[in-house]
Amino acid sequence: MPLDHTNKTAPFDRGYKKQLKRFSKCRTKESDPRTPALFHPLIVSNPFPQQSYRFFLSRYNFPSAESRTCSISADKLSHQYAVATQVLVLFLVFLELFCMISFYAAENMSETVLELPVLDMSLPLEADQSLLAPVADACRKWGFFLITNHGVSEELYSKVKNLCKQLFSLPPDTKLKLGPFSSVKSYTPHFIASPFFESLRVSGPDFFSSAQSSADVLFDQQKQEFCNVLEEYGSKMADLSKKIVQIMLKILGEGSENKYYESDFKNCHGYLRVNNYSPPETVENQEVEGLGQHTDMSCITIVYQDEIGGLQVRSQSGKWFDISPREEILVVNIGDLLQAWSNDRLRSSEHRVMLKAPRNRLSLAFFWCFEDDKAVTSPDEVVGEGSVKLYKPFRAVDYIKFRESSDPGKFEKVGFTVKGFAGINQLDVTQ
Ligand SMILES: O=C(O)CCC(=O)C(=O)O
Ligand SMILES: [Fe+2]
Repeated sequence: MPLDHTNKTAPFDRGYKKQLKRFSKCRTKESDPRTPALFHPLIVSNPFPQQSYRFFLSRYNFPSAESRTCSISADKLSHQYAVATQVLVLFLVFLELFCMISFYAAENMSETVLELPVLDMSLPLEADQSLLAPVADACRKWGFFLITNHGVSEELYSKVKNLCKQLFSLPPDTKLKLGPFSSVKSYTPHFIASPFFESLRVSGPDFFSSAQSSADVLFDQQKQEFCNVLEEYGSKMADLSKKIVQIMLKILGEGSENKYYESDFKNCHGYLRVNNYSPPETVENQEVEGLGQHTDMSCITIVYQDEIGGLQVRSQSGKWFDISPREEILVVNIGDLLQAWSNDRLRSSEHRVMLKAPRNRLSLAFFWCFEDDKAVTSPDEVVGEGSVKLYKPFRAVDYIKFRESSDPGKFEKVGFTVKGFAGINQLDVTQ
């Protein structure tokens, strides 16, 4: 139906032409208060009814054809605007679709790699607290962050890696002399944690003698070098761990490092696990799990992964993200004991290792733990006013036993977490 207020016989007027020009210029920006007509639900949901043009015209101060005499046909005019609006609406719909598709594609491609903050370990502990803000966020959200300037030289890494390569290339029978049925028990063979995973444990505080008890069984030569190198690496990791724990305490509250380090963390001890992953050839067609989903039982863990990569962390919503290897950078993650001690203010998140290439992968995981007898309980001040304690007090060693009592190596067993062990069921408390 044509607009009902036009005078089709009136002569064309110059002022009117100007108004038209103004009208056509003023429809570009969303911020322009006049523009929303294009986005107006009335037009978008019902784009072409005549009433909309009336609204459209009045909104742009288009003089009413009743009050102006003009020769232009309002019918024609409304038809032109109908077509223009139709084209614009279609264009906007396509633009939106295009944006949605590219956003979705970009999200799915980039979402698998996680960018974590990097903490410079050469900074003094007293450094500005604001420098810790990104690390604090990452500890709450991911339970993972990265460190640089950690004081371990490339030279030491290349020595450790060479010795470990030699160790894992020994015949299975030799390595099994240190296996679960031996007296030393430092070697975990294939098919315990996964068919593609084996590891050797070297425990502190005397890393030299722990390395020696394995080296005596494994090597004829190089015993001394093996013990020296692993002792050096173990002590460097222990020093780093002490500093990282102090930083974690600082994150929980300025001054907490002075308040709680001596009382709760000074007897912590560490052990190193050298992990070797040997993927099957079929890995080229389909990636395989090198180490299943698990949380660490430690307070903190420091991980070196070689250039192959494959370490992944699980988000709170259950999505897996890659933590890519970077030169001279180590990965730090919060373990279950610190999660419980901090009353969940620091997160111990599930992680795993996925093998994607047919190449051996080597990693060094250093676990820093409470002493066995430590009663793990979160101080009131750390829990914070207005929050409730989420864990019953427990002995560190009892949690370790609880985890080890699961089928050997079943890291992924659901429910075998510190929450399952000592978590207070808040429903029970409130009932
Ligand atoms: O191999 C890695 O990168 C991580 C190993 C790990 O998570 C562990 O040993 O607990
Ligand atoms: Fe782990």
